[in-house]
Amino acid sequence: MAEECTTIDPPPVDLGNGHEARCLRIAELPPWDPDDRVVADTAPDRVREPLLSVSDLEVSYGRSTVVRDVSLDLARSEIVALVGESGSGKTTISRCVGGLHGDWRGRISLDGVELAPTARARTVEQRKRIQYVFQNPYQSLNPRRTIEQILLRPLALFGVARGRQARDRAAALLESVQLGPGVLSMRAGGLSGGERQRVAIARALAAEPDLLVCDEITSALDVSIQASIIDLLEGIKRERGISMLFVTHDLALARSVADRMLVLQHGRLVETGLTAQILDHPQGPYTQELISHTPQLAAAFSDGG
Ligand SMILES: Nc1ncnc2c1ncn2[C@@H]1O[C@H](COP(=O)(O)OP(=O)(O)OP(=O)(O)O)[C@@H](O)[C@H]1O
Repeated sequence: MAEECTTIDPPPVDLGNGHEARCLRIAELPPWDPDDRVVADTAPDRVREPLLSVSDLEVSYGRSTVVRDVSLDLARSEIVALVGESGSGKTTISRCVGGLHGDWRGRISLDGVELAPTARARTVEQRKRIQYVFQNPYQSLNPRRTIEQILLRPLALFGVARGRQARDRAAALLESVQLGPGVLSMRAGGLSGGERQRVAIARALAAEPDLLVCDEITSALDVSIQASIIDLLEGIKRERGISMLFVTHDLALARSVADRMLVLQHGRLVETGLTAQILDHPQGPYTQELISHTPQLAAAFSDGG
């Protein structure tokens, strides 16, 4: 579960690694009404022959239902941002797609083939095709393992390469995330946050996936590092044609990476469409409220943008 915020404009959360995460929780809005849902006609919700298709997803923790009625498609080579305030259900949806949370109802399919709820119950090929990059690289990488060990594991597990070939492949993966071969022998614990997140991305790419699920992958990093990670993702999409489900509460970030955007409020999709269309012409009050909390976007919007 991501850091929880319970107040309006909450203080930053200490991630315990010298960095802080900021969450956004906006003021109370009226209850969701299905008629309020806005689908921009510039981009249909459902695409023909989607890579990933989620239908009628519903997730509860105990008696509390936190995701309802969520349906979405993701095309090949498409980056779709899932945005919404803290607690709106972004991480929960992404964990269901990644098979990290198995207690859900609905249907998730990859290339039309229905997936089992948990990664463990999915085939190796299905696991290989969906890779997850976590928010906090200080937690997602074992600090005692060398980077070579970290990268060789998925290469072997998913049958991508072995032996000498695998070591060459590990060096090439590091190069693709702009880290030199000298990093291979270092332990994850000796790397900076930005370097660790590059290694985490390289580990995900080692599986040669079709879909990367990126859960707030820059929010534990310094602002100066965030831009370089985003450049990296754009390069990956361009060169490898990998699709991404990009979870973020940062609309400015969504604008710079995503083709399409899905806006989540209290576990329901309330506005969907092309990113630029939504950010320049938000229709729903919730999206307008979210934008007004993003200074880089709010100025353009209030100017009539
Ligand atoms: N393991 C859990 N047990 C109980 N409740 C949970 C659990 N994980 C998430 N929740 C609750 O589900 C709701 C959605 O949480 P989720 O982390 O998916 O939201 P989010 O939009 O990703 O938030 P954030 O931006 O803070 O990461 C929240 O109310 C959260 O408190």
